[in-house]
Amino acid sequence: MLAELVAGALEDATERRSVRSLAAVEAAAEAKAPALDALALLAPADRVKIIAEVKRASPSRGDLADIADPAELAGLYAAGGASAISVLTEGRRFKGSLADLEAVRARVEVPVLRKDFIAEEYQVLEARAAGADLVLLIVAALDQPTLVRLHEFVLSLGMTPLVETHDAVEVSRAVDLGAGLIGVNARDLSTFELDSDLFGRLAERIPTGTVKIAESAVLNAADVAHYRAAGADVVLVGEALVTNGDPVATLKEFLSV
Ligand SMILES: O=C(O)c1ccccc1NCC(=O)[C@H](O)[C@H](O)COP(=O)(O)O
Repeated sequence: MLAELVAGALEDATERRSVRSLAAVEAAAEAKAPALDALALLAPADRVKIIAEVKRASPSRGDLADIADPAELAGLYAAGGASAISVLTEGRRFKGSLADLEAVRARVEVPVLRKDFIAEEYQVLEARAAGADLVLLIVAALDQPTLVRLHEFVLSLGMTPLVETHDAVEVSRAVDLGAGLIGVNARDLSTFELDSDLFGRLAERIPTGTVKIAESAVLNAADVAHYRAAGADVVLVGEALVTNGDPVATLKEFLSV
């Protein structure tokens, strides 16, 4: 499944590149206001922080929410206290787009993450041109030389890479990069199985000073508390926020743990 998602994302990027050249997207990225310092804004604090995700659908859950106005939803997330907004821009299975990200960027003042299956520089440039401050790099989707190259490239554009892992070997690959933000996704991206204890088992392998992010499998405040007790600085939440009906109240509850 992960290989299929990456291949699809690359095919779609190639299609977009035939309309908007690498040079054009480079120029658009250069013309953007500098990226926000997401590393500083997500730094460990005496309370948990939340990255709130704009998520219409997913391979594991199908359609989740009919989000007609992603910017409005992101505005509610920011009002509810989210420290950053994640926008799923993959179109085939998540029903997202770069236009969603651009709309969100125009509405909120907190950092915005491009959450997609990034495997080449063009996609990183697109993220910056759309106003993203953070870009997701999934360790399982990239060999180490490509991961190192893309990590450097994201940094060279002034953005922050969020390096996502799912096992001990991937965490050590992320640590070798010197990643400032390391995520542990409870969801196996190939089987969709969820393991909310995985973060706790891997957190001690992430060096002190690195921002530790627990991703997926948060349905209620107890799940946030579980991740916080296991050492999460930040929790990334999608489904619960788009299905609970009142994202502001849900975020306030999640942030009160
Ligand atoms: O969500 C999926 O089904 C999925 C499947 C394959 C690759 C990625 C997938 N999701 C991306 C994410 O990592 C989540 O959207 C994110 O961590 C939020 O998860 P949740 O709070 O469980 O919706």
